[in-house]
Amino acid sequence: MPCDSCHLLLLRIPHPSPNAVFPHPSSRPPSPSISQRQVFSGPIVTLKVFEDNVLVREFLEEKGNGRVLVVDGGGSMRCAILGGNPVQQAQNNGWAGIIVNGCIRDVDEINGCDIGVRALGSHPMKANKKGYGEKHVPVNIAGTRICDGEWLYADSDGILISRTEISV
Ligand SMILES: O=C([O-])CC(=O)C(=O)O
Ligand SMILES: [Mg+2]
Repeated sequence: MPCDSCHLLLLRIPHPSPNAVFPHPSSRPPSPSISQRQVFSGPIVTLKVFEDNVLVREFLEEKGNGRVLVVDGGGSMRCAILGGNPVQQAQNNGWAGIIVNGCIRDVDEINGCDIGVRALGSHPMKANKKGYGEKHVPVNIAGTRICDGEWLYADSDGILISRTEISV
């Protein structure tokens, strides 16, 4: 993982067991790896939602072109804003990865997908379907501001955000 760029913001990643549900997520970045792909990177698309996954699904129905969807779900641990169906679709549509500041479900299905997925934990309940949320807005996850169009690099050590593309 690169670490010498002056444009680098660092998300520090603790080492929880996979799929662990943390006591309180607000100060933690999404960290357990919940898919077989550990290493992924790409230009970022941001999305801010709260306990609603309509916009998440809408994005992942688009062609991914190697992008990474960063979903700030407000750290909610009360339902899952990403499930197996959209992850499968994202994989087929060429998304490189999905970061969720919140919970996912269908962990076994997601584990079978070849796309990077990180989340705070898992939850069995599905999210609301009202379609509320904001696309392409700056988000703040675990103290790191992340903007649409920045670049994300994830590997087993953690997640880096860069304002520009960096060579890896
Ligand atoms: O239905 C949902 O909202 C979540 C889900 O399980 C899926 O998309 O696979
Ligand atoms: Mg499902």
